[in-house]
Amino acid sequence: MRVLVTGGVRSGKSHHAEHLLEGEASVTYVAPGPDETEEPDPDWALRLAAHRGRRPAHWTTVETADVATAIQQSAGPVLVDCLGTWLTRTIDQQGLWEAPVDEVTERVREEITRVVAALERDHPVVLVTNEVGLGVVPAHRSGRLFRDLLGETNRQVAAACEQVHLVIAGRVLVL
Ligand SMILES: Nc1nc2c(ncn2[C@@H]2O[C@H](COP(=O)(O)OP(=O)(O)OP(=O)(O)O)[C@@H](O)[C@H]2O)c(=O)[nH]1
Repeated sequence: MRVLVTGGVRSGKSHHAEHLLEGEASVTYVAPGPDETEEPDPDWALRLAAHRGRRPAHWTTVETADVATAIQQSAGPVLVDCLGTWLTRTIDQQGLWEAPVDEVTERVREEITRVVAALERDHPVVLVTNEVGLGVVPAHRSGRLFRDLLGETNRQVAAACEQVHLVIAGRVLVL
C-alpha cells in the first residue's frame, strides 16, 4: 500500500501519516530536511524535538535528501516526511535555484522518476507532502519555482499511490 498525505502547515498531516503506520513492527522514518546542525534555528530544533519525541522508539530515522535510495534500502514500511523539504534540498544540493527553469524542471523530473520507481516494493510507503498552491502567485522566482515543482511532484507521486489523503484542520479527506 502506498499513501500520499498532503495538507497545509500544522494541518496534522504528519500525525495522520504516523498513525497510518501505527502497529507496524519496524518503520524507517526518512527525513529529507536539515538537522539542527545544518539549520541552526531554535524554532527548527523545537520542531524536530517534538517529532522525535513522539516517534515510537523502535522506529529507525534516516536523515537524507536521497529519498529514493533510502526507500530502496529499507527492509520494511517507510514513512517519508516530507516531499516539500525533499524538493528544497534537491534543488539546493544541485545548486539549481538560479538555473533556467527548463533545466531545473528537467533535473527535478529525473529525481521524481527515481522516487516513483522506488515506490515499487512489497512493504507500505507513506509519503507526506505540502499543499502550497492554493494561495496567490508568489512574488519571488524561487517561490514560484518551488510551488510549480512541488505541484508536479505531488501529481506524479500521487499517480503511483493507491491512496491520497488531504488533511485540513486535523480532518482527513480520502481523495
Ligand atoms: N532532519 C530531521 N528532520 C525531521 C526529523 N523529525 C521530523 N523532521 C522534520 O520536521 C518537519 C515537520 O515539521 P512540522 O512543523 O511538524 O510540520 P508541519 O507541516 O508544520 O505540521 P504537520 O502538518 O502536523 O505535519 C518535517 O519536514 C520533518 O521531515 C528528524 O529526526 N530529523
